[in-house]
Amino acid sequence: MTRLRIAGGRVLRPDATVERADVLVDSESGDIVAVGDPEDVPEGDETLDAEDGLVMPGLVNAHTHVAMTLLRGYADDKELDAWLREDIWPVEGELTPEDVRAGTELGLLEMIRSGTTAFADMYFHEEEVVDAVEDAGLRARLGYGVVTLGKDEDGAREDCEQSLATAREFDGAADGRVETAFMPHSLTTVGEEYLREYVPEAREDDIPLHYHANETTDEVEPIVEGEGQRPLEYARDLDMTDESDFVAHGVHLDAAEIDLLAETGTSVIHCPASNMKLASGMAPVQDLLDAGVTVGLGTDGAASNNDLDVFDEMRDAAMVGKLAANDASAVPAESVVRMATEGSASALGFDSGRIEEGANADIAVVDLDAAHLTPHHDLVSHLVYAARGSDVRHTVCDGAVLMRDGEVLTLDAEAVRQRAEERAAAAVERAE
Ligand SMILES: N[C@@H](CCSC[C@H]1O[C@@H](n2cnc3c(=O)[nH]cnc32)[C@H](O)[C@@H]1O)C(=O)O
Ligand SMILES: [Zn+2]
Repeated sequence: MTRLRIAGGRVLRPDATVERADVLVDSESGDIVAVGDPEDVPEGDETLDAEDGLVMPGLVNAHTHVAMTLLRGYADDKELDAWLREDIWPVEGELTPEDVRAGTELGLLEMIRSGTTAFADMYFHEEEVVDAVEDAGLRARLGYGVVTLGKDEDGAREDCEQSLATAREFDGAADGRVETAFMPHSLTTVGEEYLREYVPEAREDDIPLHYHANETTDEVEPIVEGEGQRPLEYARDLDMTDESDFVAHGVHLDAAEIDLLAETGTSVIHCPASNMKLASGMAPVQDLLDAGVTVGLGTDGAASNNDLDVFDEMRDAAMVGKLAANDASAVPAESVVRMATEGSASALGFDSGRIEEGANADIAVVDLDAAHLTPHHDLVSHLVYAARGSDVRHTVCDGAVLMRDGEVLTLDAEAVRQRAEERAAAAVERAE
């Protein structure tokens, strides 16, 4: 058994307290086996230096489209519908499997560098994402995004079948680090007849669902008018609000929908930067938390953010949460850290997001030895309001070191960046 000892640091515990402790990780099982006073923690075969650092759960980016890193900065300053139709979808139509691989690797590099150890991805050519995740060492829940809008019946069915096939084929890949979901893009871009037909198939195989919901008013209105129901009531009637399901955004929700989410155990992934950038609106995050809804945090794709840094996302969540509630005490730092760790992990069904014996050894060590993190009154406050992804010193996932002292070990950073640059330019040229 190979044991990794994360030594000399302060540790963020599940109750949001910080204590001086060492952490022992079993690199084979991928679990945390001990957390405690350095004298009580057994020796490791290998040591990771956490002195002047905060050992925290790896961040979990619970909603993204990883390969959209290729479209970072390609089209900005537009609202969702026009942005997707006029700019994003035409280029995405040109993306080859090799492009998706290159964009995914760029995204994984960025995630590892900024202390993210797990994520959920909705995209296409998902087999490339599976391979990239396997090699880079992260944990992920992956799925093929279905859009039936604008397709004929054969095309629409093919898309649904593809999503189910992807979910079935790759569940448990990468030594169990990859799990999957059936991913209809949204309640307006996938036709009701297809949801009625294919959701039961996913249920039969215990495949969870992930989709965009209640993101913009433009998306809510047609459902209210067409169905005479709020979008999540419509989703519930379609059996799309199971405890294992998680929806992205949840910006425009009424009180009954918030109750419905709490009662069914459906999780919401809050994406504050994307919601602000696309002017989608302000999600009622404090209301969701008060109702007992599981809330996770996501960056959404890099083209609407424009990075995959979950530290940025935490700050945005706290800021916009207060604005939305018109209350400076709403969405406090501790709630935000929980959202980005345990909340996201539990939405994705991973036993991660806690530095605790028995949990997955998915860990980030943040360097506290920095001007912008001085003094150390409250380290939970620092994680949300002052720290950045570039402060991360080490990243560990499933007991394996993915980044040591700022050097990513599982990807060739230079080659990844160069490939992404070339492939992004060529894809845009083809589309134009
Ligand atoms: N199979 C589909 C692809 C769906 S993947 C998921 C899609 O979500 C899109 N997307 C990215 N961000 C958002 C968002 O904020 N709301 C809705 N869709 C988004 C993204 O561009 C991607 O096309 C097809 O062939 O068109
Ligand atoms: Zn999205």
